[in-house]
Amino acid sequence: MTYAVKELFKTLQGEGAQAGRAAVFCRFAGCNLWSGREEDRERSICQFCDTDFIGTDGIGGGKFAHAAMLCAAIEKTWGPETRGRFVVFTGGEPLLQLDAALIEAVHAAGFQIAVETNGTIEAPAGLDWICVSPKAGSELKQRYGNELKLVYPQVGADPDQFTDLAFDHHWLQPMDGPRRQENTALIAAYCLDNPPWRLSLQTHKMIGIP
Ligand SMILES: C[S@@+](CC[C@H](N)C(=O)[O-])C[C@H]1O[C@@H](n2cnc3c(N)ncnc32)[C@H](O)[C@@H]1O
Ligand SMILES: Nc1nc2[nH]cc(C(=O)O)c2c(=O)[nH]1
Ligand code: SF4
Ligand SMILES: [Mg+2]
Repeated sequence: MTYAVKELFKTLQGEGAQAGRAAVFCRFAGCNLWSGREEDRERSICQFCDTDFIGTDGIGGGKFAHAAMLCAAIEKTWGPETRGRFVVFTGGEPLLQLDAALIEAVHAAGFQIAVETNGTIEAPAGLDWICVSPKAGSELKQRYGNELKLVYPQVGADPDQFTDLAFDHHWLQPMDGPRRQENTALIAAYCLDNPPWRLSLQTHKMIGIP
């Protein structure tokens, strides 16, 4: 299996319950809910994406012909430190590419494995942390995990629809864009009245790291 990776970099996880933790981010190219092209955004299922996931031309990106090769690049990006090894597979949609061979290889290298997924594809076995971020207009197939992180507001994806799903954490994350500040205030009000839900801020954007 050849993996197409947009970018590979080390930073702090900015969002959700693992926020503040050092991680290698492996951003796979491609998504099933948007082509990634601006001219397609308005007619795509997911219209608010904040990420460039087209191609393999980002920092540390490329095509990796085997799991062992991508794993070696992840290890190199992390560095020699053996404590707290953590890799976040994201994208684009990581579950289009993440497979058992890659999971086995990075586990053998001592990493805990997290995914950031839109939930339209069932997660493979063996992941250590599953973050699902449902998108209005798509079918949610991955209905359990460690955290559910709903970008808010979305017409057609009310928090109510997800409150009872089997996740340890339920987050509302302000939709970034021209209305980010209003969206944040809406979430603050919502969480005050709906205690299962908590506010997730994109802290990496606040401090200017990737
Ligand atoms: C770029 S996505 C990639 C992973 C996967 N495709 C997904 O949607 O979960 C990573 C995270 O960023 C969130 N996100 C994307 N665009 C956003 C925006 N404009 N504002 C806030 N969060 C956003 C997604 O919901 C997801 O939780
Ligand atoms: N620092 C940082 N944290 C993140 N958490 C989820 C991200 C993503 O794009 O999947 C992300 C990201 O792009 N950067
Ligand atoms: S599903 Fe995720 S990667 Fe795909 S367009 Fe939406 S936010 Fe971006
Ligand atoms: Mg991001």
